[in-house]
Amino acid sequence: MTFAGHYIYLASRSPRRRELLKQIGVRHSVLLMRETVSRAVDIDETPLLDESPTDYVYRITHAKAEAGRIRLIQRKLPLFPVLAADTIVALDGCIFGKPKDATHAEEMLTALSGRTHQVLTAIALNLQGTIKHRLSITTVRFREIGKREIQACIAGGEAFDKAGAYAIQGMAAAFIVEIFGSYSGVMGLPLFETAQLLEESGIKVFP
Ligand SMILES: Cc1cn([C@H]2C[C@H](O)[C@@H](COP(=O)(O)OP(=O)(O)OP(=O)(O)O)O2)c(=O)[nH]c1=O
Repeated sequence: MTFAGHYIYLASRSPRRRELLKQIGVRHSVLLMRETVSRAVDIDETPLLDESPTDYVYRITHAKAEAGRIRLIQRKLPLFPVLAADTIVALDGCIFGKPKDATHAEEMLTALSGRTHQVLTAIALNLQGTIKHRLSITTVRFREIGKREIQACIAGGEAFDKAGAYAIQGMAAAFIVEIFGSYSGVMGLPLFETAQLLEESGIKVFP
């Protein structure tokens, strides 16, 4: 394991997370999680009854990091550290994940219109079975969004595969009056917290 300390796996199929991790120069390989080999690593992303957004995002991220290491063992891959993340939008204590379809996306964007919400991204690093976490919470204020604007976002495709049915890096940027927190966290991988967690764990950032 000559690369130990300098190399990690990113347990994610999100292209944004890959790009963001590349941005801070972390040497990594992508560990694909969803074309499941074993049901043992399937993750049920349904919130538990009365689960808070914070508890939820920690739980899912932890499960992804755990599943990542199981996947390495199953595939007999080198046991480098595994980084995972999960992003949700929280409005009035409700959890908004990815929309199921266009109607669901429309409901989410209508609820977010003219309101302030939080975007929570948790990250987890699995180091030889020990999992460390960080949480990034960003406050985002939207202006009122018209029906036609919502339709345009949905028709453009950017609402799908995104928590809260919007992309800060897309058209929805035009709805954002202000954000307080982490832009990269809203996109799916908070780089300040990620760099801190990796460096603290002896993994090089900016090699
Ligand atoms: C709010 C917001 C979310 N997102 C994305 C980040 C996440 O990829 C996605 C939320 O889904 P997640 O379940 O966090 O992640 P994922 O399924 O895309 O990827 P993974 O394989 O790592 O589990 O929403 C944006 O890209 N821009 C935004 O503005």
